[in-house]
Amino acid sequence: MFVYYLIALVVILLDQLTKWIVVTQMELGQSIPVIENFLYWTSHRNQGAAWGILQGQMWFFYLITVVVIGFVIYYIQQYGKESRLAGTALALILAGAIGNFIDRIFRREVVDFADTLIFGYDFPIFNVADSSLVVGVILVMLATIIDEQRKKKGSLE
Ligand SMILES: CCC[C@@H]1OC(=O)[C@@H](C)C[C@H](C)CCCCC(=O)CCC[C@@H](CC)/C=C/C=C(\COC)CC[C@@H](O)[C@@H](O)C[C@H](O)CNC1=O
Repeated sequence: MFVYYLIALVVILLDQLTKWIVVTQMELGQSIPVIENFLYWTSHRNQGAAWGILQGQMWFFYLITVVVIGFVIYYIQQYGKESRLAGTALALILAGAIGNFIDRIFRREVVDFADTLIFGYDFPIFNVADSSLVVGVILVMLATIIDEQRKKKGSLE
């Protein structure tokens, strides 16, 4: 069980380290090509959620984030033992939520830097915490599907 909180801690440290580098080593708006026409490291800030929705609604974000963290910890305790995939997925969501929560509390905005052109030209700039959230959500869906299949197979046997 403890291993999931360790995973979350490592992702949070990576998230905060990358954000610290962006804040201390780059000017706002500065963009460094990592892979030309594909991936740029751009210093960006967002006072909202994905796609900049709900700009400045910090109390709403605090509320949602605390609820997300509460649910995730509850489900890690519930399913962490029986499913490593579910536990890891939940740990990634926990890390992402906490990573952006730290920014929202101390900076009152979220630091973003991952600027890609693969998803079409207007894909918003994101950060390690967002990626961890998105991967975690996808893995939770995967773990649920696998669990359903296992239950179905079990009931047929
Ligand atoms: C990823 C959730 C966003 C993250 O939610 C959080 O913090 C959680 C813990 C708290 C939110 C207040 C609640 C979730 C709102 C739901 C939401 O937003 C719909 C998400 C759809 C998702 C499909 C799964 C798309 C993905 C998009 C992006 C991520 O691409 C990898 C672009 C990220 C850029 O707009 C970047 O500027 C965002 C900035 O970093 C602040 N980040 C947040 O608000």
